[in-house]
Amino acid sequence: MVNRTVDYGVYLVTDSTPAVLGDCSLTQVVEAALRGGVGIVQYRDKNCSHEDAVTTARELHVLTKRFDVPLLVNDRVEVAVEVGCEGVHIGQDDMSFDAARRILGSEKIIGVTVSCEEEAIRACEAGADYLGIGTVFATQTKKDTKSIIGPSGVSTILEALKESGHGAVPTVCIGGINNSNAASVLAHDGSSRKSLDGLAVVSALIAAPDPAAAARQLLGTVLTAKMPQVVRTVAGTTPLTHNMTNLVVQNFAANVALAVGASPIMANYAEEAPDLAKLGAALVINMGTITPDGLRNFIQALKAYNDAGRPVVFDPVGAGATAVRREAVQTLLAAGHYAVIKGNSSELLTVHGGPSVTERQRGVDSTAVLSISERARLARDIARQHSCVVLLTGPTDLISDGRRTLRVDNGHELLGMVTGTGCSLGTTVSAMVGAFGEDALVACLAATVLFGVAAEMAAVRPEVRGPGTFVPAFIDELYGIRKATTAGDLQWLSMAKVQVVNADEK
Ligand SMILES: Cc1ncc(COP(=O)(O)OP(=O)(O)O)c(N)n1
Ligand SMILES: Cc1ncsc1CCOP(=O)(O)O
Repeated sequence: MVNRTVDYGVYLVTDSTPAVLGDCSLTQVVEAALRGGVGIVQYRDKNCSHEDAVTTARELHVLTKRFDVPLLVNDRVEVAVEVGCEGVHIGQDDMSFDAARRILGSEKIIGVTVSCEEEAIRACEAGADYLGIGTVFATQTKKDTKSIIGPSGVSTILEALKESGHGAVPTVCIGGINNSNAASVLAHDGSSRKSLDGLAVVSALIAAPDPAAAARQLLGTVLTAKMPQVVRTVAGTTPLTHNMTNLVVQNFAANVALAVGASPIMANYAEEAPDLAKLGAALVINMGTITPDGLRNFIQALKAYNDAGRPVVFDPVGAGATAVRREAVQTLLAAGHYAVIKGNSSELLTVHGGPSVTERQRGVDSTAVLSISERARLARDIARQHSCVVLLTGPTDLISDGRRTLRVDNGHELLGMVTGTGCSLGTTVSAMVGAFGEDALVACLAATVLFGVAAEMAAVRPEVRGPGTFVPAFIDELYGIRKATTAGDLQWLSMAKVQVVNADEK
């Protein structure tokens, strides 16, 4: 079993036949799909010689390594060995799992096709790294499919995996999936059934007129579908959120944490950090009311959480406003690693460094005027610079892990009229990242959309007449969404406005 984090969200399986690829270049199409956010690629060619397969796989491997994405080879274990790529995908009629594992060793990824419960459980028991469940819908791309299982067949297999204790094995489904049916394949009744980790597609990307745009759209659908899982995980595990935060927001942030199902502790004394990290907490470092003593405590706590491998959210409130804050930001960035850095444009311009930062920042409010594309690039660049997820807040929120960049257009202007909403979003992010460590980008997305949708719902309540009446309504809506989600009601999800963006676009 491999020990690497793989993003199975959008899984590209290649096809070099003219019927699917047309007269395009395979490497160019795969590169475009990678730019669109594909997280794993499988080279699948049923017809070419061993030599040609090795040549093409080598070309694809150069590309996938550039994007830090694994490349697998379909069926041909010997090609994978020669190329030294990250693994193989095998079907029920291909080389046995045990033989493939013996040849490849324990570090390589081996995925297995399954079309019924028995095959799925057997593959997990053998040690499959992930399962390709299908065929979901009849498809022109593969004509020799044994069974078309439909979304209900997928559900049956997922249920069986959970029941048999294999709920942690990643799963994708395959067969006839495209942008028009992806959401319905991923949607389920909201029960605690195991969720799919992603969708594997051939023609939806290889034959797309714009593979990058098609990949972005598919990724947006996959990420949106994962949000309820995050909300449910928080509700089901009550993660501890340790807040070293400012004087203004402590009570409000604690109430927001409780509303989303987390357990808040507001503790600014760093000696407590090792114990809290050991208890599985996530830490928020919020610079809102910075003092020399506070800074020392932040650094000590950051180290304790880094040592324990627990996530830290950095909220550099008012980062560029004063020389003291600018220096504190640099000190804190150099002191350790953050899972998430969250801030408005002005704050994140300071985090990023660069010219005229000070002129852009007044108090703790965002005064930086950047276009959406500039903000997307800023978030993406900081994410790469600090190997973290960046949440850049504003009327449109931007979220990036350096590879995938999203915009969220939920929220309401009343959020900006209440002090502490931004800081309590940081608290919520910490709860979500603490509970759903497998993908901090998805955790951040869930927190941001949850906030935005709850605000939209609260703002239209009849009793809400302004910021004062908005606050209790907002907390009630956060609580209501959590309760509805755990009960299987996902209506709020239809209000989510999430799009994957091209951060390279000028
Ligand atoms: C991710 C993924 N899932 C299933 C398959 C199908 O594999 P297989 O059953 O071996 O059929 P062929 O691809 O060999 O025609 C897959 N390739 N990828
Ligand atoms: C390889 C494979 N295995 C089951 S269906 C399939 C082909 C899927 O192709 P498409 O995504 O174009 O339907």
